[in-house]
Amino acid sequence: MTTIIKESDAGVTVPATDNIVWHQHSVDKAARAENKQQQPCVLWFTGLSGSGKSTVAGALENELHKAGYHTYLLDGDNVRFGLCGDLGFSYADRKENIRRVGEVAKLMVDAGVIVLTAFISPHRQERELVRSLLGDSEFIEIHVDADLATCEQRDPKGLYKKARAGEIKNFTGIDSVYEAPIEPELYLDNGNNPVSISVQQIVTYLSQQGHIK
Ligand SMILES: Nc1ncnc2c1ncn2[C@@H]1O[C@H](COP(=O)(O)OS(=O)(=O)O)[C@@H](OP(=O)(O)O)[C@H]1O
Ligand SMILES: Nc1ncnc2c1ncn2[C@@H]1O[C@H](COP(=O)(O)OP(=O)(O)O)[C@@H](O)[C@H]1O
Repeated sequence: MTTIIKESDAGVTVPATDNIVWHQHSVDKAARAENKQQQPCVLWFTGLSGSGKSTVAGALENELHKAGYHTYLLDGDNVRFGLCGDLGFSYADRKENIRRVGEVAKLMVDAGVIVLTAFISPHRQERELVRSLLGDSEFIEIHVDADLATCEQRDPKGLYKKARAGEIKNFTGIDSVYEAPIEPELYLDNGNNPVSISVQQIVTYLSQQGHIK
């Protein structure tokens, strides 16, 4: 368990988990999932900027939503306006970004939701940390793959151009590392395939694994 040091009321520094006992409520994850007729999980989209994480996650969410499933999409850009608005792109900040999102996703899974997350999440260690927060088969890592040249050509926000010009530092794929998943639950060749194929691949997996009917 993560030990976070905080100031106690008496001004003494203690681990945040001291003197706190988990309360088991009677309405639990299984009961909530049963109501929703779905098996909650986190669909963790990871890939370079411009690989298509938001596009594929958004199109998938549309499909699931239309079919009546309860979903929520946590998107990197959006989360950085609020929950993670204090964080930048250093290693420590990206790590904290993913940790917070992982904890939020875990709460949403507990609420019975099918969660989609679209974060570059460039480090294996942080993705594995999120996996470890969740139960068996609740964390579905999806590598949205498109090579750097394709992402750079797409460049919908003009960020690669700025990174190449040295106006943005620590840009993933340029002067900051991206560690591709080794054994993701799903691999999407989203540099060559249309979005519809990527979405279909995920829908097929979700129904094979019993997350949706
Ligand atoms: N230095 C640097 N490196 C990478 N990306 C950058 C950077 N600065 C800004 N952006 C924009 O921020 C989006 C990535 O945020 P994430 O929260 O997904 O990043 S991370 O997971 O914490 O690495 C990313 O969005 P996507 O293009 O949707 O991936 C960029 O638009
Ligand atoms: N399979 C695809 N084929 C062609 N273009 C795509 C595909 N997937 C995404 N795109 C386009 O690539 C660009 C980047 O997609 P986006 O979803 O914003 O990527 P990310 O969230 O990974 O940064 C967008 O302009 C989007 O329309």
